[in-house]
Amino acid sequence: MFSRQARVSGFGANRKIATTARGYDVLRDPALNKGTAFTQHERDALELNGLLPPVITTEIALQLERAYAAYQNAPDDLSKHIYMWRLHDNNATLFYALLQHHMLEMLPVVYDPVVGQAIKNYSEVMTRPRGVFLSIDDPDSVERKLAAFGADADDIDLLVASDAEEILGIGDWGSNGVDISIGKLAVYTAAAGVDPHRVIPVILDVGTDNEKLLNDPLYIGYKHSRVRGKRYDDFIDAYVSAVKKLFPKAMLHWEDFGSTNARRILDRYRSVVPTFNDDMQGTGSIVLGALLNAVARSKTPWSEQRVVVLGAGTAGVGIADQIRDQMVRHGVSAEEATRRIWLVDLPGLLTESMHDDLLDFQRPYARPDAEVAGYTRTACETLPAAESRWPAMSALRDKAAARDGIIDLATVVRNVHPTIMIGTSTMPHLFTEEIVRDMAAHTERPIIFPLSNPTELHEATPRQLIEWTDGKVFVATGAPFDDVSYKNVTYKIGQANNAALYPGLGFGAIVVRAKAVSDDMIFASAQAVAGQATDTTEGAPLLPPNDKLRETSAVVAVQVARKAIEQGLAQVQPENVVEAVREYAWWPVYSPVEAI
Ligand SMILES: NC(=O)C1=CN([C@@H]2O[C@H](COP(=O)(O)OP(=O)(O)OC[C@H]3O[C@@H](n4cnc5c(N)ncnc54)[C@H](O)[C@@H]3O)[C@@H](O)[C@H]2O)C=CC1
Ligand SMILES: CC(=O)C(=O)O
Ligand SMILES: [Mg+2]
Repeated sequence: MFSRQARVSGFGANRKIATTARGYDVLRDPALNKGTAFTQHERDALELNGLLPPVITTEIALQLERAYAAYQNAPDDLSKHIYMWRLHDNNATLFYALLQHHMLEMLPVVYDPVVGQAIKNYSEVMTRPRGVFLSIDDPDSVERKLAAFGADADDIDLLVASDAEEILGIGDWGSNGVDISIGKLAVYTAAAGVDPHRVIPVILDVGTDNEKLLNDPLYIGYKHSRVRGKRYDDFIDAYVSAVKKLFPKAMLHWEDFGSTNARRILDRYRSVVPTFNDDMQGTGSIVLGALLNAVARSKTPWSEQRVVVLGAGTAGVGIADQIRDQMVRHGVSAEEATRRIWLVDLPGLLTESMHDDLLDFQRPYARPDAEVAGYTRTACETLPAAESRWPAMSALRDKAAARDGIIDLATVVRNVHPTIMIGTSTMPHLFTEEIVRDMAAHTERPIIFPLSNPTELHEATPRQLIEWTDGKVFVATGAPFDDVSYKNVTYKIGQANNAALYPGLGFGAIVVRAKAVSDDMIFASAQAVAGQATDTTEGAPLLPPNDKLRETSAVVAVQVARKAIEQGLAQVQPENVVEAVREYAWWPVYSPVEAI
């Protein structure tokens, strides 16, 4: 976002900035600053002579070299993350140019998994506030605070908001979670070309149940437990209403909400504003994209797939829903498709006897009790109530523990013989050697996706899965992993992280000003991403590599925009969609700055 002293006109090569700022006010605005790249004409007009070294570096390549050397000097990943955001606060164009030049290396540092470390340490690493902090303690101020961002109605394309109840798989991080909104937006720009000056990161501070933060004098958020119920709903309503009023063209992206709120919020607003939930729909779609390729290569048709999902929260059930819909597209009835999916959570396999205590979106998948009557039950410990992040699932587990135990993952795999196994449990190592070998014994090409972020929470590593299945597995992961060499084959690991999909999905919707983000637009995004990983040789990845994110996202955006037009959801209908996507995309190149 530019300071109020600047105005931008035109797009792409025709983009120009006019500003009333002079001297240090220009250099201190990261959206205006070009450092040594200001031309002599600009230096004269903007009164910069003497404030910059005399050498003029019109080639950004030299600045990139300097910045990359400094990046490499940072001693560890968190320091590199901090370096990058300091660079951003100094010169946003250079930040994005550097990120784009070193996408494979830097994406994990700016975003997942290192953003998780930054969030845990936010109170110490915070440098300069970026984004809007809204508080449930002051709901009447929501509109005023969003307006303080200083943007006009037409200036904003996109807002990413989080209440930070379930950041990645690391739980409740209160207002520290602002960094996930910021990180997700950086990926929108680097991966798809969303203009970084037309977006707002938002943290919705509704309190935190994280004891560490509540007892930390340096914590930057409100120190009370999470507010729930009507006050929470009214606060979300105030946020959506204020955005609709202030930025009527903007799309709303929801990130890392707890499972009890994520789907409710989406259901409530998806017909009211253009919006989507990334953890549910973005994840469901990137996983479906990887599955489209894995299932085709496995030669087992969709109608015969049996799917076990471990971790039946926002992401897990979002994925299950996409798989169910895909089976329906292949001629399976909705009822039968649902029966081909088994959800396993803290209380073990979810069954109908748990019905009243399940979350409403889990219920359709609960197994009939008669079907599992003969399954072995495993004794389990009750969970310490105060520590639980998942009260409904913990209560069910405690009930089972007090009775005859749970039907655990190993038992489900032994009885069901799944062909696909997905991990969204936030708990590492749960795909054990025994479970994976058992699965591989009953299916020719097992498909196993451990997806829990950050890296250390993955249910298994790709190397383990490849070794335990003797190279038969099709694997995709949530975080980036190195290639695995096994028996003369190099396995490249596709990253099924929603970052490979949501930027294109969102950008496509923005370009045509879609009134809504429909299920068909989301399916179009899955197909578009899958269509870009066509290599079927052994070891080839199921998804396109992240160093091609910009190209991948452009294709996704085009397909999404076309689907929106076809469905009558587009408020702007360009004749040439490819051209429209290309023209609206922002690139990290310096625009001329005029003094006014
Ligand atoms: N690869 C990707 O693009 C994405 C990955 N994820 C990852 O998936 C994980 C889950 O995220 P959300 O669904 O948003 O969280 P969530 O809190 O909605 O769901 C987590 C679920 O796992 C269950 N669970 C916890 N411990 C378990 C255990 N020992 N066994 C079985 N189930 C257990 C919880 O009860 C809960 O239902 C996180 O690690 C997150 O980083 C989430 C979104 C996108
Ligand atoms: C990638 C992502 O959105 C998550 O792990 O929550
Ligand atoms: Mg997320």
